[in-house]
Amino acid sequence: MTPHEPPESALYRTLLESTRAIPWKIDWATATFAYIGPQIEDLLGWAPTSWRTVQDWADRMHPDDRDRVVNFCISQSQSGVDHEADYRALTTGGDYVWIRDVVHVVRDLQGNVVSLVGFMFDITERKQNEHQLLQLQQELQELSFRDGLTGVNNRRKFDAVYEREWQEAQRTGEPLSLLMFDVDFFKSYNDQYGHVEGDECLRRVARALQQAAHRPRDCLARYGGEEFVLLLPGADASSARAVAQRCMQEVAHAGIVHAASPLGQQLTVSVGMGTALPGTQDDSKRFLETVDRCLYRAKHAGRNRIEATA
Ligand SMILES: Nc1nc2c(ncn2[C@@H]2O[C@H](COP(=O)(O)OP(=O)(O)OP(=O)(O)O)[C@@H](O)[C@H]2O)c(=O)[nH]1
Repeated sequence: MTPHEPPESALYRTLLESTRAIPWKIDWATATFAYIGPQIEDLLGWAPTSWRTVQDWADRMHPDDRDRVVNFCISQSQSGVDHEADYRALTTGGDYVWIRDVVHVVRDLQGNVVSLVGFMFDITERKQNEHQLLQLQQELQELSFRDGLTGVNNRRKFDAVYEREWQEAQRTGEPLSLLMFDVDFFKSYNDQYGHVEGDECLRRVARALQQAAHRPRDCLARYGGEEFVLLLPGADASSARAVAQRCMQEVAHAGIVHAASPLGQQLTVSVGMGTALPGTQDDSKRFLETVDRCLYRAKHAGRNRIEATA
């Protein structure tokens, strides 16, 4: 108790200064701190006496938060509206602590703002949890678009990217090429080496195809069991053919032995290929079917080859 402090005032002070929330008061006319709880020193390291003006408060805020928070708090206070703001406050050690400031605007009988009183809460832990949750959500979303076996995009992701790129090609008038791959004689590969080796084989094929796709917008996906697709936005027929040839070379370089293949000792793939210049009336599904028919032709013409749309 300070010398002339009445007992209940001392009680309030004890209550205020023993909470984890940090109380403060700002005199509106002078924009100076009339009071800040001593707990602030434990949290941020700055002594209560060093909190003199509103500028001290703003200066000890993360630069990325400062304008947003200061402008918001000033405009809310001017309008006499109670408010809350989250921001990172600087510690004397140079770190930042997430604070939630809960502000009550005190007005006189005429409605003029007299002072601001509030509490600062340390919400660092909550923010860290939020951040972790957000990261987890992103990882989950990322996983939901990946094929579990090979790690490349899955069919769901491909469908979404394909529709988006189709519309983009319609808008820009750029070509859109599509390659479809099917592993040759894969059933006999499984029969010969077993499903575990078969799975490993699909992973190696996926890696090989991925190596042949160089541009950032190229999208490789596992389309079905032993089928892959590679979408090549912006690629015309001749660049698509070059990529298709590179894919076959990469698969050959992977050197996957397939002793039972009637085509030799190595695993091969068949490729269907198409290039579209999608007009507004054109149908994306029809183009997929056309390329799928090319793949079918490649299979029936003997496999280990590329067949393209006319
Ligand atoms: N190991 C493994 N095998 C798979 C997977 N998905 C599909 N398959 C197998 O892939 C084989 C595909 O066989 P088919 O469609 O008859 O074709 P193929 O033997 O490759 O013959 P062609 O395509 O005509 O050259 C089937 O035996 C499927 O069981 C998978 O995830 N792992």
